[in-house]
Amino acid sequence: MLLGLTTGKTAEVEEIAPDARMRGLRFIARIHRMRTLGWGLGVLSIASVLYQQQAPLLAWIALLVNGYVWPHMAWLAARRSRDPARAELRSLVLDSVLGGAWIAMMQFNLLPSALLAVMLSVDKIGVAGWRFLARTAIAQVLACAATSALLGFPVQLHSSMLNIVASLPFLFGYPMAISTAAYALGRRVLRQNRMLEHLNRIDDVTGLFNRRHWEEVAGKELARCLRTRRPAVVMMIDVDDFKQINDRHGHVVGDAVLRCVADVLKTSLREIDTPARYGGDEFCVLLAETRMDGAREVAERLRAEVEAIECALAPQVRCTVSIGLAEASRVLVSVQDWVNVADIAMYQAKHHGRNRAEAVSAAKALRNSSL
Ligand SMILES: Nc1nc2c(ncn2[C@@H]2O[C@H](COP(=O)(O)OP(=O)(O)OP(=O)(O)O)[C@@H](O)[C@H]2O)c(=O)[nH]1
Repeated sequence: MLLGLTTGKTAEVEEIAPDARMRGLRFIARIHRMRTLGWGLGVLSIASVLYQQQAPLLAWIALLVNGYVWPHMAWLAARRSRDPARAELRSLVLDSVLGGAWIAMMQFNLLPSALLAVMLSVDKIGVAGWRFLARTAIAQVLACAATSALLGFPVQLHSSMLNIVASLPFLFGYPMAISTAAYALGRRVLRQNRMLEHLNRIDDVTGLFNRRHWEEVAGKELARCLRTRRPAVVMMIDVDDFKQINDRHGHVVGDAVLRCVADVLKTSLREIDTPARYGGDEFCVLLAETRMDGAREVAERLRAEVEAIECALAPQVRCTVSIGLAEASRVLVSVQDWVNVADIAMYQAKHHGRNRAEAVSAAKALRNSSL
């Protein structure tokens, strides 16, 4: 009697997170808690029937072992197994076998039997879906039929007031526990989805936003600028001769240099500006509420700070950047246009000797090219 509800999204999250065995055990620990609770409460219900039947001592011992020892044995078996998930599935099948046997032992006493059957089914669906339920149902029915045959097929469907009262803790306690577990799991999935969404927007080398997220932000900003006539500037920043840094010092140092440039962007810009890694050795920055004069000052400051970088991993490496600037303008139709104009300015800076910033007006760039 247990619940280990899972969903497709959780499974996905579990897939990508590290240390699968630990996570598997944590999941099985939740199942263990529910099994302990389910059998613990279910014992009362079954005991009320055994009491009425004046069952032999052996049946009482079997019930106590099943109710209070078996859940811990199943947990131990999962923890000691090399494949805890497989061990847990075996325990779930055994749960069904035991449940089937108890239903026959209770001579199909309606309320306790129905409770046991429903709860065991809920567990299976929650843990591994309908197909698994179908497989375990066969084991449950076979165990039930075999036990009933051993006892001579006795049937006593009537549930007394004692059976009803003894079933109440199970009837209320177990669904409450299921709801609590489902709620906690739902919240966890929500948290993990938010985290995934955040990670999807981050470049893993530099920790800056990635191009996809930046283009979304820049698209909204361009629309806002065109609507309100507020100023904004896009800055494209390319590391000069970065290929040589890679070739001379290796990609690990190359990555470290990219991180150093990213750190300059993270620390030197205002909160309302959005820096990102555009791709390769190219960065982009959206300078909100900024005119070209202000953007030139920011670009010059960034250029000087990058030139002064002393990368801890490779203090001897020096790097510079070429920066292109483009102000938002009515002639720009899309973010791609805006980036293209800033790119033209950046290549102009490269052409004029690198380690400098240049600006190009969108109207002029569009006139001179086929953007
Ligand atoms: N270390 C590292 N290198 C990268 C990464 N992404 C792209 N590169 C390398 O960055 C280099 C970019 O070189 P280019 O932009 O073509 O040329 P450049 O040497 O920077 O020369 P200019 O741009 O003309 O100054 C290429 O060698 C890419 O392989 C990365 O994530 N890490």
